[in-house]
Amino acid sequence: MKNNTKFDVKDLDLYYGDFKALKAVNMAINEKEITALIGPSGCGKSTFLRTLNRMNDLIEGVRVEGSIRLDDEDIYGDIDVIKLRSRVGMVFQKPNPFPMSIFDNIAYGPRAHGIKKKSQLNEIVEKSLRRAAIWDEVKDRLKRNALGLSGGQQQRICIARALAVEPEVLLMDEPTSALDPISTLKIEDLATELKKDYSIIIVTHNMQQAARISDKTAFFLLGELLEYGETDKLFSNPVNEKTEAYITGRFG
Ligand SMILES: Nc1ncnc2c1ncn2[C@@H]1O[C@H](COP(=O)(O)OP(=O)(O)OP(=O)(O)O)[C@@H](O)[C@H]1O
Repeated sequence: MKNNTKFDVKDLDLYYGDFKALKAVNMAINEKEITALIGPSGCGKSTFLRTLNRMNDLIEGVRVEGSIRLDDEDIYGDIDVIKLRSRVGMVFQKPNPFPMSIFDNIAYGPRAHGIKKKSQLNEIVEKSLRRAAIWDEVKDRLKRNALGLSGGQQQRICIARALAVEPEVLLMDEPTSALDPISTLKIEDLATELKKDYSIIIVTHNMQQAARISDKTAFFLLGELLEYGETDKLFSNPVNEKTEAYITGRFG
């Protein structure tokens, strides 16, 4: 394993009952980079993303074969899944703040991990909101319900909530598909800023977005990883003709 590899995925198969949704995926994902997962609807992008923090465990009938190492640990071995999910945070397509105050949203994870001291929580909340580039917009209304914010603000609250437990990786499943263009750019700028400290893996249907922000791109088709490499190269000079057809909008 190269020393900047965050995830090392080997011969990964995933079944939903009898249906094989991921087929022999091999992929080394670098730390402190943005890796984009692209491909037509139903090709397995979200399924793959969820294997990285074992969110698929929550779905009945799922079976995983092969291995995924996070740093040097097999995450399908005998590990603490709760700890894994605090190391590997997740942000979803639809902003999903909890129906509680902005402060309580961000303090939720740290409190669940046993942090009770008000001064410490204050510090974590401020730091997380600053990192998610939303502190200035909400610092005067931390006690208000997070559901009163705009969609773009709610998504940054969700990113702050994920950051509050000090993860190493952020998984983002189409984080901007429900947002307007300006909010989308804010999240893209934020992701670019965050990659200095975190490894980011993002599912996107937006090819321009993948080209704009990612270092590496993975093209999935029918459960297979068809092509994976430097984003600039994959978009300018793809090896596989199906990749080319997809990125030039000829299918999907
Ligand atoms: N919970 C589930 N049970 C059974 N099959 C599932 C389940 N979730 C996904 N699948 C199937 O697995 C395949 C991959 O789905 P997945 O959602 O990972 O694709 P995707 O590339 O993320 O699609 P989209 O871009 O539409 O979100 C699809 O054929 C889908 O129908």
